[in-house]
Amino acid sequence: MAQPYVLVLYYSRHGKTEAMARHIARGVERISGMEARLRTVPAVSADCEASAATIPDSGALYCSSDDLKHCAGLILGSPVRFGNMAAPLKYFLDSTSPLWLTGALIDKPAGVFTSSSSLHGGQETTLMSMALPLLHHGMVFAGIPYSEAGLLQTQSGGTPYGASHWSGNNNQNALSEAETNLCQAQGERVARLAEALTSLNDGVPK
Ligand SMILES: Cc1cc2nc3c(=O)[nH]c(=O)nc-3n(C[C@H](O)[C@H](O)[C@H](O)COP(=O)(O)O)c2cc1C
Repeated sequence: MAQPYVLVLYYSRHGKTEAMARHIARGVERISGMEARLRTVPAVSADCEASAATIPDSGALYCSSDDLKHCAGLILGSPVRFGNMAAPLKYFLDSTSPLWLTGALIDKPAGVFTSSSSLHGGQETTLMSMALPLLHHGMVFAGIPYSEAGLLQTQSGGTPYGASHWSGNNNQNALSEAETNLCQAQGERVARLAEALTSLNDGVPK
């Protein structure tokens, strides 16, 4: 049987959300037997003639429908864009109707994470905007519980809705210790839930 994996799917233009994704993947792989699969999505263009290469120049591969279909859990990340998720991620999610029609993601755990340049510039609304389609897919939404000390200690990002990072005006801020710990804790939590729900869902047709 193929090794179960948590899909860490993100869009990142300046590398901040990507840096978070790598810490989340580390957290996932703290759970023995669970793999983290990092995937991204291509940029979208208003130019209808434009097309991106099928394989990105560097970094994570583009996510396929099968990557999503067969995941044991999903953690979705986007920079804040006017208080909402970035268009490339929304564009990808809008292509997932076939998975919705077959209920492929029902009862799988899911979490969300984000990065923004201003501290009160829409992290929580962005996190919730990403939660909505996951709930429509029937996923089991998991945030970060307050048993994680970083939630009370953080002077920057970190929310009970999902991990977040305050990148600063010019994306000059490095991930703080609390932000990093919360990313890893979120990855570990979703992986633990994925393991538990996989055995619960075994044999349930999708
Ligand atoms: C079109 C656009 C809209 C943005 N809107 C917001 C916003 O509403 N609030 C905010 O704090 N930052 C906003 N930002 C800044 C990004 O969220 C921030 O730079 C983020 O850390 C970038 O993440 P990345 O490095 O993964 O691309 C916006 C950036 C762009 C390009």
